[in-house]
Amino acid sequence: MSVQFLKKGREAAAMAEDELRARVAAMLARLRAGGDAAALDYARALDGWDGPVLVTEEEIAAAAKALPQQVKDDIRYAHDNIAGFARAQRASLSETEVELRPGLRVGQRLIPIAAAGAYVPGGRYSHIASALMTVTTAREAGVGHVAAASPPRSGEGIPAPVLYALSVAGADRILKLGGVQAIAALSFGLFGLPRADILIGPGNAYVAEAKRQLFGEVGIDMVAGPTDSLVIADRTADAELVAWDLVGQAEHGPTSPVWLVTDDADLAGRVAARIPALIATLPPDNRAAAEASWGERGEIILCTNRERMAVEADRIAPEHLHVQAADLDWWRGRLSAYGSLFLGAEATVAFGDKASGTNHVLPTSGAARYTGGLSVLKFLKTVTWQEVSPDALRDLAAVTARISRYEGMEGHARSADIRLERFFPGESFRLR
Ligand SMILES: NC(=O)c1ccc[n+]([C@@H]2O[C@H](COP(=O)([O-])OP(=O)(O)OC[C@H]3O[C@@H](n4cnc5c(N)ncnc54)[C@H](O)[C@@H]3O)[C@@H](O)[C@H]2O)c1
Ligand SMILES: [Zn+2]
Repeated sequence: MSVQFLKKGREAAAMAEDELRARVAAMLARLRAGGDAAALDYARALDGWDGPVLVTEEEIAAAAKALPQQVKDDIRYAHDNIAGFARAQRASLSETEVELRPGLRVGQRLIPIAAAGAYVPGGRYSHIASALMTVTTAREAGVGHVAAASPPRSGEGIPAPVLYALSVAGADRILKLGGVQAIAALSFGLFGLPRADILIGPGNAYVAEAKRQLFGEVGIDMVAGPTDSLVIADRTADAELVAWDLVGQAEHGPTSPVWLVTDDADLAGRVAARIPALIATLPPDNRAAAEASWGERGEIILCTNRERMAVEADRIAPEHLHVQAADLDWWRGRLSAYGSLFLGAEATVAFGDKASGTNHVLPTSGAARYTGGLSVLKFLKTVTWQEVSPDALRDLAAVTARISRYEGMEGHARSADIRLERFFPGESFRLR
């Protein structure tokens, strides 16, 4: 019976996936053909938004005026940390050049992408942090034009804290648009925007699918799945802190896994016993999300020693990894698959989510096996160049001509031959 049920569940999921793909493809086609007018139609139909789409200077000023000073100071604090870290990352990267052989110089340049489009999700929460993480990082990388889009709330527009965060981060243009129409506006260059060369930022299934379908035509940061978190704790850990850290990240919802990896059965028992009581103290919606996450995706993994714990963590490759154990230096050196690492009982994943400066756009669903998260690197093209002086030409052209002929590529060989004729007239070379 359970197998039957599972199979039905999978079929339903596959059907929903097909429907989502088809719906987003149809919307993108209509938006590509219909431009601004089609985007306005979708804004009206899906978000009940009938007003202008481009945010004005006056609206930004009004948002700043309406917000309490504490809110603005807090947004500044988070922004300055994110900008400070991104700037240090940028400074750690350098261009390079090397003379591989006399007269053969090759190099690498770091060129910022010309235009980026950041999506800031709407919905139940006001995603201040997402606004900062995407736009600030693009700015610090040196991206020429940074546009942002976020869904308008009916009758209100973009929430004031999000608007303020986008302006502090330095967005050049802000669109009151959500979902597929926002992604289309950014990548097709609707409403007078330059076409984005890269799309960044989280969003719901429609947003993620639109980015996925446009990938190739435009760059994207990543295909993000539900957020996930893993806590490593040994007998030195504080069960109450560990329990809150698991509950806090379970709040993301029923599809978000949380794991506790420990070598202390007693600690595992105390954490497991404490979690339901903590969840019960949350507001109703958050409680429902955390209950579903912990109930369906919560896992405690008991290991025999710290090396086994590290192996488990590397196997899972979580988005967020928090170590509450002795000898933090050992852990930092040993762990190798995670999006962002939080070391010690004083740290917590929420710090990185909101304000400590590292990026919160991170690899999910095990993608930390092969990539890190959003950083200035995503906005920098590592491009190469070369210059060849006559000293290098004799060997380089002859080798190139011969390799081209081994491969059967006569045209390539001739473009090398002609250089030897031009720059060394009258000399003979072995070219095949
Ligand atoms: N991973 C992260 O870092 C992170 C951070 C914050 C938020 N998120 C994600 O952002 C998402 C927020 O979701 P949301 O939906 O509240 O906001 P959203 O901004 O992602 O999507 C809202 C838009 O969806 C579109 N939409 C809604 N129903 C539609 C339909 N039937 N057909 C076509 N388009 C439709 C509308 O245009 C609307 O503007 C969540 O999935 C959350 O997990 C992720
Ligand atoms: Zn979180």
